[in-house]
Amino acid sequence: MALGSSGYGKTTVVFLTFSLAICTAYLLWSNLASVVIESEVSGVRQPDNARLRERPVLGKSHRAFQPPSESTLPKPMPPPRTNEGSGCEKRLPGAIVIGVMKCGTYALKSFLHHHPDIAMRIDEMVNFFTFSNQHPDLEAYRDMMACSTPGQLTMEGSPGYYPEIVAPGLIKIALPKVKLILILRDPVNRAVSEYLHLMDMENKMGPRPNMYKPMPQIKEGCRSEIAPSFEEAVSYSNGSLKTYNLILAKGCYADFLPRWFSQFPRQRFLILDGDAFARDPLPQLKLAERFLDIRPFFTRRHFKYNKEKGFYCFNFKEARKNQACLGGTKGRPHPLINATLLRTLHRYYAPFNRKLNKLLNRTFRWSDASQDVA
Ligand SMILES: Nc1ncnc2c1ncn2[C@@H]1O[C@H](COP(=O)(O)OS(=O)(=O)O)[C@@H](OP(=O)(O)O)[C@H]1O
Repeated sequence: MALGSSGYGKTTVVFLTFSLAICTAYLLWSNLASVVIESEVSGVRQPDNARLRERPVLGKSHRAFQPPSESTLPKPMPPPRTNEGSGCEKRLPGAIVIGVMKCGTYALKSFLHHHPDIAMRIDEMVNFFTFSNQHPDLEAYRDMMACSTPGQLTMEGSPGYYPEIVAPGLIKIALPKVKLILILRDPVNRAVSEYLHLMDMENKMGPRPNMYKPMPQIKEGCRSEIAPSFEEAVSYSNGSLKTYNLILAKGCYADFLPRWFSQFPRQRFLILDGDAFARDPLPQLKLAERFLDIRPFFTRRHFKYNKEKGFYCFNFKEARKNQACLGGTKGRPHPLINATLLRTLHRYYAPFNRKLNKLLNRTFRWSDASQDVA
C-alpha cells in the first residue's frame, strides 16, 4: 500500500516526519555540544582566557577600586576533603609550598588538595619552621598534617617560610628529601595585595602584634607598616620608597633564594609563575603534578572562569557538586596606583627581577614590567 493513500498512511507520514525532525534536531545539538566539550577539555577553546589576556595581569587590578559586597561574592571553598576514618595515618610532608605570601599560595594549595594523590590541610596555616620555633618537635609537626593513605603524598603550605632566615636550614634538618614549591608574582602587584590584606585584617581584627616591630628574622632593619593609602605605606612624600617596609622587601625575591639553594639541590624546587597561575591555573598545576611525580589528574573540565570573581574556580560539577571559588579575602580588587609611584616601584624591583631570572635561568613575563607602565 502506498504511503499516504489512506487515513492510517497519513498519520504514519505525519508521525515519521515529526520523528525525523526531532532526531535531526537532536543530532545537530549533540554534535555541537560534543565539539564544544571536546575542545574545552583539550584546551583549544578558552574564550575567557583569550579575553583575560588582553587585560592587565589580574583583570580587576586597574578597575575603579570598589570592594565587592560579601553578598555578591561567590560561595567560599567547601571544607577540605579528609581521609579520616579510611585507615589513614599522619605522615611528615614530602612536599611544601614555601611561599611567597600573596602570590597565589592558597589558590595553589586549594586546587592541589583536590588531587586524589595529595593529602593536605588547607584549613590552617602550619608556619612551623620559623624563628620562634628553632627546636622543632617533629611529632607536633606531624600531628598538624592531614591524614594520608599509603599511596598519598602529604603536603603542607606556609607562605611565610620563603623570606624567613631560619626556614631553609630547619626544613633541611627535619625533611632532607622534601620537594619545595615556590610561587612568585609581579612584586608590585604582590605588594599591593599584601597592603590590602594587612589593612583588611587591621579593620576586622584591630592592630596586629607584629606591625611596626623590627623583623630581623626576615631582614635586618625591616618591619611591616601600613598607612591610609598604599602610596603612603610604601613611599615618603618626596616619592622615595620606604624600602624597609616588608610590604616591599618581601618582593625582592632574589634576596632570599640563595639561602634555599644553599640547603637543597636545584632539582628539588619547582618555581611557578603566580601571574600565569591566576590567568589560568591548569598549566601550572600540570607542572606541579609532574614535579611531584603524581598521577595526571587535573583537566580543563576542573576549572571554570568566574566573571564576577575575575578568577578560575574549581568546577565541582565534575564531582556532581557546585563550582567553588576562593573566598572574598582572595582576589580583592586592587586600587589604581599613582603612575609615578608605579614607575618607581618597577624601577626598584628591576635589578632584583634580573637577578632572579639569572638565578633561575628563565625570564618571568613580569620581570620587566616597567615597560608596561604609561
Ligand atoms: N583562582 C584564584 N582565586 C582567587 N585568587 C587567586 C586565584 N589564583 C590566584 N589568586 C591570587 O592569590 C592571591 C592571594 O595570594 P595568597 O593565596 O598567596 O595569599 S596568602 O598569602 O595565602 O594570604 C590573590 O591576590 P589578590 O588579587 O591581591 O587578592 C590573587 O591574585
